[in-house]
Formats: sequence, structure tokens, C-alpha cells
Amino acid sequence: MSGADRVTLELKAVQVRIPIGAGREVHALTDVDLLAIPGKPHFVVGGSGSGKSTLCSVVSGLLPSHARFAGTVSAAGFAVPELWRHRGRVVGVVPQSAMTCFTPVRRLGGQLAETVRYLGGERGPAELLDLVGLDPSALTKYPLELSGGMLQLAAIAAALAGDPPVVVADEPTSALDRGRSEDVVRLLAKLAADRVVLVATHDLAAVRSGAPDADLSVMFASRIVETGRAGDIFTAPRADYTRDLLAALPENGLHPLPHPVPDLIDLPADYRYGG
Ligand SMILES: Nc1ncnc2c1ncn2[C@@H]1O[C@H](COP(=O)(O)OP(=O)(O)OP(=O)(O)O)[C@@H](O)[C@H]1O
Repeated sequence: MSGADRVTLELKAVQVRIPIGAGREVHALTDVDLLAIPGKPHFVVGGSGSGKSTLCSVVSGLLPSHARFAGTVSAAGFAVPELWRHRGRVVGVVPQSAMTCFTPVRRLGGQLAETVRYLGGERGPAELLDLVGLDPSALTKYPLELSGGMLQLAAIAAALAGDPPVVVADEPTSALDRGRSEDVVRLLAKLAADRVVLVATHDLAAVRSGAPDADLSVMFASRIVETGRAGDIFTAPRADYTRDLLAALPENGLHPLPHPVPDLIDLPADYRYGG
């Protein structure tokens, strides 16, 4: 599939429940509506266990097999579950750890070429590396000869191999230091110029400095509590949870959250932060 041609990614009333035995279930996503468009990366932030990875998984088709899903997820004319069969070609996935998408015993160039062939992509390995700003000399290297930052860029290149109009990245900066994290956030923002890019991250600082014009959704306890321009949310958060999350950042004084964060098991339908 070439170009994004204004493909959008839309989630409507999405709900995910994960049974954990004895009739109990984790409320991993609740009433999630989200629209991601080309031209603007869409970042999803929130505390640990708030549902960010699950949100990525409902798009990429990587939910636990026993999870119960309801709602609509659609992109490029496909809706879930059919969308899940087009991973790589419609939805490219950037994993949290780049090492999980490469074997250490083969050079990067061969692995990328194989991925392009498998997905029927139009860009060759050198062109993919160029897209993510990596020197073509990396093609002859084994994954372990690349730095963590380079390897993460290579993983983004691999996610682009099938020329998907939608790219989903779950915590793509979690193994990187601050400078590299900002580089990766800037690259993802740049790639969003002509495709949908959805990124889950706990790295608010990297989004604030690397993509202030991006769309930002803030998650708490399986729900999106607010969505807007990242820079605006950072300066004037509307939701109480966002305000407290920002106050908990080291640069804002590390203030602990004044209200408890639930474990999401059998959460009451009307549960709200501080409520
Ligand atoms: N396979 C699973 N079985 C049971 N519970 C799960 C499973 N996967 C996720 N969960 C639960 O679903 C909830 C949402 O998890 P999720 O991983 O989406 O959150 P997150 O915001 O990505 O967290 P983190 O930042 O820690 O990765 C959490 O309570 C988590 O414990």
C-alpha cells in the first residue's frame, strides 16, 4: 500500500477485558474513542498499567488471545478483526525492544530485505534506513554491533518495510537515554507527515520537547481522560489526573499523586480519578 492518502485510524467505544480467573477480569480499556490522522503524530501517555500497551495492541492485533474486545477499530477501509490480518502492510508495529524484531546472528541488511520481500514493500533496505536517518553502512552490521539508539531506528525502518499507512509504536524509547529518546520522538513526528503514527510512551519529557504540536491523549485507569495538542496540555491540563501526573515529573518537583491508582480488576463502571 503506498502513501497514506489521508488514511485515518479511528477507535470508537473500544473496550478490552482480560479474564484472570475466578470470574474476575482486568478492565484494560474502557470507552476509548481516538482519531489519529496523517500530518500529526498521536502520542498516548499515562501511568504504568493505565492501558497504553493495550491500546496499541487493539490496533496491531497483539491482544492476549483470551482478551474480550468490543467496539470498533478501523483504518484504510479495514475494521478489526480483519485489520489484524494486515499487520505489516496496513499497520506497521515498532516493538518496545528493538532486539525482539531482529535475530542477532544475521546482518541487518539481509533481515530488512527479507521483511520487504515478505510484505511486498516498494522501498529497499537502504531506502528504509534513509527514511529513519541511518547510514547505509548499518546494513552490513549485525544487530549487536549497533548502539541501542541505532537499533531502535532500525526497528522503525523494519516497521516501514511494508509501506503501511499506519505505524504503531509501544514505548519505543524505553531503552534509550534522554537525548536518543527525543531523537526517536522527533523522527516519529516527522514520519507522521504522510502516515498515521500512534505512539504509547511514559516519556512525557521527550514528547514535550520533541513533539509539542502532536496530538496527545492522556490515559488513566483504562480510559482516555483528555486529548488535545501536546504543548497545550503540558501548559494547561484540563483533567485533574493530567495535572497531578505533570506535577509528579522530576522537573516539576516529583509531587506524589494525591489520589490512589487502582489495579483495574473489576473496576466499578463509574470509577474516576479522585472520585
Ligand atoms: N495478559 C494480561 N493478563 C492480565 N492482565 C493484563 C494482561 N496484559 C495487561 N494486563 C493488565 O491490563 C492493564 C493495562 O495494561 P497495559 O500494559 O495496557 O498498561 P500500560 O499503560 O501499557 O502499562 P505500562 O506502562 O506499565 O506498560 C494493567 O492492569 C495490566 O496489568
